[in-house]
Amino acid sequence: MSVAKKEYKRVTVKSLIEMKRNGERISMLTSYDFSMAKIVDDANVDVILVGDSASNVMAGHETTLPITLDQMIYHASSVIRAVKRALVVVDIPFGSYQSDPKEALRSAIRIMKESGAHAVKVEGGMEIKESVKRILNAGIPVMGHLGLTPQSIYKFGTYTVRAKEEEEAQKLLDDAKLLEKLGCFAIVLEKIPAELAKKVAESIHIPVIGIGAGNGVDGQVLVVHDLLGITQEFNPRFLRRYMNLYEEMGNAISRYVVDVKSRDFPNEDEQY
Ligand SMILES: Nc1nc(=O)c2c([nH]1)NC[C@@H]1CN(c3ccc(C(=O)N[C@@H](CCC(=O)O)C(=O)O)cc3)CN21
Ligand SMILES: CC(C)C(=O)C(=O)O
Ligand SMILES: [Mg+2]
Repeated sequence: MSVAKKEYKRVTVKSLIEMKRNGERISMLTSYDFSMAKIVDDANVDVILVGDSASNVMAGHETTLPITLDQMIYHASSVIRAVKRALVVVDIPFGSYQSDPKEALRSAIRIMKESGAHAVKVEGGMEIKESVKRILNAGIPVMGHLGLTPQSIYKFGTYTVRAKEEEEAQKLLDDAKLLEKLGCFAIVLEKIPAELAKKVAESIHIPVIGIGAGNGVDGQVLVVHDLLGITQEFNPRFLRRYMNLYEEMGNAISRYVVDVKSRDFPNEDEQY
């Protein structure tokens, strides 16, 4: 008996640029492990980000700064084993690319070689120009990330909206154009005014993926645990919650506890 096999056409950096040209919006979500990545990929999400937000969501740290390159590679290789269709992008963690371009390239190569990921993401513009160049020269696709860049949280002290002033807005636009010129295949814009994000998206030919950047960009990204309502304390205005999984999972687990205590579980069919 033959089982109908689902046909997958893999998402590539080229197909994302084509999607922008055709006006088709790009969907992107995070994943940090095999089981979640399988669900996300099977639901036809175009891009899966192995975000350094794993530092918060998986490890319980307050910021993204503590997560290590080895830990990112562990998450990324778990995700890669589940994915058949999506493009998998991995955040290079804090401290693994800022020192110098050679360190940046070494880190990017380790991610590609040891996890099997398809691309890397780095935070910043002008400041990391030489590192981005190096990584691109090795044939590794790079996604940029501007606006609210969580790896530099201590420079700002808060997670407030970025680039509200004209000077900052101009620098962000210049950085976006620079990243495009260097050869990045896409850029994430985080928590900036919608009007500015739209202007950036219209000024460059590579896709702009927003998080808290309004509806005038080429795609959207969220942390999957936020949209499923697994995280509870994270409540920025840009988040749309589709479920309250924290509550639903809690209810299921409570029922299990009750069944064990009452000796209802396991029953005669659930034993050997
Ligand atoms: N669960 C989770 N989701 C994320 O989107 C995420 C992480 N973790 N960790 C890494 C970064 C940090 N990001 C953040 C963090 C805070 C806000 C934010 O808007 N925080 C406050 C407002 C703070 C302020 O205005 O001073 C909020 O409204 O919740 C946005 C993005 C996005 N990333
Ligand atoms: C929020 C997205 C863009 C990110 O960088 C992450 O999840 O680490
Ligand atoms: Mg990140």
